Amino acid sequence: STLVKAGFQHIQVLEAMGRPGGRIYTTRPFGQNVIELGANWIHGQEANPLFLLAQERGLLLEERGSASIMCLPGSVTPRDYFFRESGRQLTVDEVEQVCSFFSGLTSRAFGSELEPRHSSQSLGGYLDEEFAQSPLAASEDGQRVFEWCKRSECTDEASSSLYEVSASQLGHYVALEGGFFNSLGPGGYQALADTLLDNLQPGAVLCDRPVHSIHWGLQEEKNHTHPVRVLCKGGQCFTADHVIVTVPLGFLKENAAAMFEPALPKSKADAIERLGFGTVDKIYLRFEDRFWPHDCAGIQLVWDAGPEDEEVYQHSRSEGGAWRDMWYKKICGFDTVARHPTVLCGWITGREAQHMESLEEKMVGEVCVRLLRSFTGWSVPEPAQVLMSKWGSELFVRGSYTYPPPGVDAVREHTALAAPLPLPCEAGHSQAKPLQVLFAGEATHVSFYTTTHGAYMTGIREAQRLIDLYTEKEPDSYN
Ligand SMILES: Cc1cc2nc3c(=O)[nH]c(=O)nc-3n(C[C@H](O)[C@H](O)[C@H](O)COP(=O)(O)OP(=O)(O)OC[C@H]3O[C@@H](n4cnc5c(N)ncnc54)[C@H](O)[C@@H]3O)c2cc1C
Repeated sequence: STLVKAGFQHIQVLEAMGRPGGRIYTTRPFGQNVIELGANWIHGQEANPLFLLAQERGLLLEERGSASIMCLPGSVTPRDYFFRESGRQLTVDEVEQVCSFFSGLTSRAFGSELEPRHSSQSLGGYLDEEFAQSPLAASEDGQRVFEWCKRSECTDEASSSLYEVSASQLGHYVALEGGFFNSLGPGGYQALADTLLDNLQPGAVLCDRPVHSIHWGLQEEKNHTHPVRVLCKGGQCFTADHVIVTVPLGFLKENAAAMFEPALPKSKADAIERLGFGTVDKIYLRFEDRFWPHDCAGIQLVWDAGPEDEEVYQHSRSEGGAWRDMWYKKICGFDTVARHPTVLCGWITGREAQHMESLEEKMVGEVCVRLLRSFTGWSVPEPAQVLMSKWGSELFVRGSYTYPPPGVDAVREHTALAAPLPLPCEAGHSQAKPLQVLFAGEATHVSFYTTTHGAYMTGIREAQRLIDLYTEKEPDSYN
């Protein structure tokens, strides 16, 4: 859209799936109201271009300020029901104290306020160390709720465990101010994605066109009029002056080595390997009738020994595949869903989520009902419908979003991933045409990775690089 507005012509979008949107995936399996299998909220309002776009196009829910459309950082509300494995419900006070303590600790990590001794620690390690010094750690309930908080935080980090996320590198992520999670109206997230296609020529987006390989650095003297050739799986071939690659980091991890000819430079291949890309899945359960109390916003599962207890986590790493039998322990809980009064949404992350994807939906539904019954003691009926996302097995994504593992210099790696080809040092040696292959997508943003607005801004960043090239404008920094 930015390129079209700047007068660029002959733009072709090649999308592997049968629909445009990628990790924005709005569906209507339970009637006319939308269910989001991918992105759900716009994170923050201040200086968030997607929030502004949604506002401009009238796509936000109208009841601004309503709790159903917006939630605040670290918000576990008094309307969340927390149950221990024994079936005992925890008091709001008990849960609140631990959750706000936890939220204070993560805020210090995200605010780059950690002490130097935490710099090489995992987020899990840092949190454990700090929590051990708190009086809240003296109570069994406190410890168990703290484990739940870590498990829940894995959904923000898309990681198998917080022991696999760097504590200090989170400080490079920037959370935008304003309503934290803003919801979209009846068209869901897809309506917002569609506005981005508005300016394109009919036929500019070709779906079901998986790109097989990208050949760059083609030389003019060998009769190549364009420096890049893109081959699709079906055999279709496109030549181009410039290609912007926006495939997810998960796809690159699996395919980059065979996808580029010549191969990607080492700095980029290293970035693909070093940055983390984990899975977050949702499990939607639709019931004929609501069985939970009217004021209940979510049913949270507090295990006696959950997968984010350090001992359980360390043991699961050494015991081989036994964690698979306990995959359901990674489900944080089941939240109620806006505009669906009889639907619950469960959240699960990491390798356990990937394992769940291999199971039948019916079986996953049965396990969820068993959990709900045993934790709450309520009479829980069988669900009428079960629907789960499968981001880990989705061939063209292979996960949900990016995170920084311990020991990784996240800024360096995001920057290396974003660098266009040929790299300046290579371009200097040969007479290669500049900006042949450019890279966008959430994983290429230094401070807004994981988000839709991050992905959007990287698209504009790369379009601007091309615009600057043809207007011979001195490039700004492209962050
Ligand atoms: C469960 C879940 C919940 C989320 N919740 C939120 C949220 O609430 N708020 C938020 O801001 N973000 C959220 N996100 C993250 C957000 O969805 C992503 O960061 C963002 O959509 C990524 O956009 P992208 O353009 O980088 O990648 P994608 O949207 O993944 O687009 C990449 C595209 O490349 C295509 N592709 C891959 N390989 C090929 C190939 N070989 N040839 C052609 N095309 C190919 C893919 O099919 C895909 O359409 C969530 C993500 C998930 C999975």
